[in-house]
Amino acid sequence: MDRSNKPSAIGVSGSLPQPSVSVKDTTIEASLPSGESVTVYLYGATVTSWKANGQEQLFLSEKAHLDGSKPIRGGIPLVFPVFGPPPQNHATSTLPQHGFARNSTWEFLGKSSSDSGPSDLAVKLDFGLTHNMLSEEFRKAWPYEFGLVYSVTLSKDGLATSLHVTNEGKQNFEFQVLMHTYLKVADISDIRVKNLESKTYVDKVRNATSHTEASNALPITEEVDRVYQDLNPEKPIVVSSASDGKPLFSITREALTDVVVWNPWIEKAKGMADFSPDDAYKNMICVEAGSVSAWQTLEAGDSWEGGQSIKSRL
Ligand SMILES: O=P(O)(O)OC[C@H]1O[C@@H](O)[C@H](O)[C@@H](O)[C@@H]1O
Repeated sequence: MDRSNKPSAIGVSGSLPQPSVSVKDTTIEASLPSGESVTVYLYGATVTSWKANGQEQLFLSEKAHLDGSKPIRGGIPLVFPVFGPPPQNHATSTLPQHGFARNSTWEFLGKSSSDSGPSDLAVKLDFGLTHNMLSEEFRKAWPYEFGLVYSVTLSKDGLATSLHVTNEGKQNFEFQVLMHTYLKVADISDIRVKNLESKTYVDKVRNATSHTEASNALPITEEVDRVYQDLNPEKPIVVSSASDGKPLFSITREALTDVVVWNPWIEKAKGMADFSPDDAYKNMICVEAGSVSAWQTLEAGDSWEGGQSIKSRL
């Protein structure tokens, strides 16, 4: 029977263009119809490229190892369950620097997209890592039953990364976490890092001594390796241009109250075999959102979630 008020079929031309996701052997790439894109290696679930406003936003060393033989130098390596060299007499003591997440192969769990309108079209890629996916060496070094789900969300607005940690075992465990983001900049001498003023930081270049940040617009003029603590995650860390005062990046966080600011400068850059070219320290600044100045304790069955959201060239 014909309905007099039958709705007309929605033509193909009326549907919104959708994000595209391509799953390859070692990488997942996603892009939005508006041109933004992201590439994630299964090795480390490392984001190696984020393009927005027609430009690459992340620094990736020309000599970064992309074959799973070494953590990737650039992009966003994920640090878990320990930041830096592990302390002695701790459950993480025999793990490598920055833990095992960045040097383990993750599983792609799938994509989801929200399409409530062309302006807030977003695509989310989920990656998983569990105890039984680790190498034997890492399983022995950190014998806890855990589940990690790392989500990378690309929108027109920016890039968000978040980590969900679950304790699937019977024992409590402690962890630290950090999103080691290498931001690409045209000229480090033009960069200022804002919203760190009056915050306490541990200066790893000065024997891990504690200081209070005096600058409201921190220039980078030498090796910098600082752990800023107790920040309000909602207050963005802004990387701006000194010449015109314009913000280049703005980073807000959830449940991540520490921020590491790192630039290896001349000698350290030369000393890293996978850092290239030697003077590329001029084209990067790491602003790393994390929870690293203390340990998060996760009781059996519990879970924790934290993340960052980066906007570029606001
Ligand atoms: O060379 P890696 O292990 O990738 O670490 C790079 C840097 O990572 C930073 O997060 C640390 O604060 C630095 O001390 C460290 O040098």
